[in-house]
Amino acid sequence: MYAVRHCRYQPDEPQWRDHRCLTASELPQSIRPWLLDRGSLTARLVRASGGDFRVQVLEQSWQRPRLTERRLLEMGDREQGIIREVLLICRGEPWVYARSVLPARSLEGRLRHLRKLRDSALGALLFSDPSMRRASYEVAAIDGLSPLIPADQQADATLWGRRSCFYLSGLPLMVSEIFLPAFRP
Ligand SMILES: C=C(O[C@@H]1C=C(C(=O)O)C=C[C@H]1O)C(=O)O
Repeated sequence: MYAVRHCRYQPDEPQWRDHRCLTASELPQSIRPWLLDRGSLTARLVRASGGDFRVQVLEQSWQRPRLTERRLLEMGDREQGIIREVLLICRGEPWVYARSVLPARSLEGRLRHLRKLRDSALGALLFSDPSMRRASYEVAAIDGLSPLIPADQQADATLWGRRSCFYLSGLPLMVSEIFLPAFRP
């Protein structure tokens, strides 16, 4: 892992950079308001799609998160968590691919119910929790043909993504979101 201009990245991952490290010209104006919005993306997509919104769960299973995810969540190299991958479908089109990492140690006590989350939106639970705190965003320009993106969503284009950690009663989890080619707010 390298420290570059106080931002961290790894060769085998997108170059996630703290958004404060990017100049205004580096972040397209069209996507900037969406990438840096501190509110619930779910709620904003519901509004933008006139309520024609649903969560399509692609995968939800216990796995060892990627190295940069473990580092961001301060997880040990052998620690596991629930990896949840979904498509956020608006007006019948996949606008966002989201990957969330819920460390095992965060899924105890009152957050235990997150283990059973199915096609209800994670955001609704996060933003309804009065203890919720959100760290700053890292953003990345991602190759649309990257294997990080589900095969049927890949495209020969540069896609913008963001990720951030949430803390509920101090317990961490992280959410990363990539805006797909069909994204047309
Ligand atoms: C964090 C949020 O939750 C959204 C819903 C997700 C899910 O249901 O898995 C994942 C990422 C988010 O886009 C949000 O609404 O901002």
